Amino acid sequence: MSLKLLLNGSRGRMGIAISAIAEANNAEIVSACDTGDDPRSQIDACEAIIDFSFHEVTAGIAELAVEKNLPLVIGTTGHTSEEKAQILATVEGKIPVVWAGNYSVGVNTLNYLTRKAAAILGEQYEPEVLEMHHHHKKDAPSGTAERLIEILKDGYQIADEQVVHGREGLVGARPRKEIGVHAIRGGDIVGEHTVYFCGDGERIELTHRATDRKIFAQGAVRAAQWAVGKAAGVYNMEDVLGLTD
Ligand SMILES: NC(=O)C1=CN([C@@H]2O[C@H](COP(=O)(O)OP(=O)(O)OC[C@H]3O[C@@H](n4cnc5c(N)ncnc54)[C@H](OP(=O)(O)O)[C@@H]3O)[C@@H](O)[C@H]2O)C=CC1
Ligand SMILES: O=C(O)C1=N[C@H](C(=O)O)C[C@H](O)C1
Repeated sequence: MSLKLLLNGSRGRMGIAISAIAEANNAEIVSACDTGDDPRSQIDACEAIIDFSFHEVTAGIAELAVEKNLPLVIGTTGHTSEEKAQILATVEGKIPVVWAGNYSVGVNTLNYLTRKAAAILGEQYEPEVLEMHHHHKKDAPSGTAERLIEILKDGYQIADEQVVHGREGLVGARPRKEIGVHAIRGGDIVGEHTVYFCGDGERIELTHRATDRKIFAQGAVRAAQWAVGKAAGVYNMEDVLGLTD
């Protein structure tokens, strides 16, 4: 049976990618919404909501999902901490939500490998994160990089103020407890992420390169199908893929 979806952000790069793969992935876009559209107009015919739009928009979509008791997949990135808190307060304990900065199987495997590598390598190997995206991208660091930073902070017991975004000027020697984060923007790069573990005499680099947005689209539809019938809660794509150990 095909899953009936409300797709918010349907004319954007991700919306178009989701529409292209929907039918082959047992999903149907019943309601396609963009700026100015009323997401309520066909909501009663939908079984789940997928949001790939803009950070300011997600909180309202989350309210609608709760009101209609529908599972929600959040793909949008770039939320402020206030927006994140507002979305969480709206959905927690009410509906199943999958919320991930990256829905590809590859990046979620990178997340898993990063957690394992940090545990094996320990503090002798200094972590840095590099992300590269197309020139249209509005937020930095990427949602994917934010998740990688979370995993590294957890693994290395690093605090928020020890995460350094870019370096410039006389910054001094690198403290052992630090995560450097770097964002490149240009051209049509779909999305690339590298986690570096820099040691003394060797360096490990874990890289994911996206070459087609269908990987995010397929993952988001898979997440929506997974969320149907799940208990209320906020899940990520690692939960969907069973990569949580
Ligand atoms: N989690 C993941 O795996 C991935 C996440 N992303 C994230 O998804 C988001 C969208 O990316 P992308 O498709 O490239 O961006 P685009 O700019 O191409 O598309 C954004 C879409 O959102 C719509 N939109 C903007 N404001 C509203 C609004 N108020 N109500 C309804 N729709 C609105 C736009 O409509 P209009 O043009 O009419 O304004 C447009 O269709 C970004 O945050 C990006 O970082 C991207 C790829 C993968
Ligand atoms: O905006 C994009 O394009 C992408 N955004 C996501 C992110 O912020 O990590 C995922 C992917 O890298 C593409």
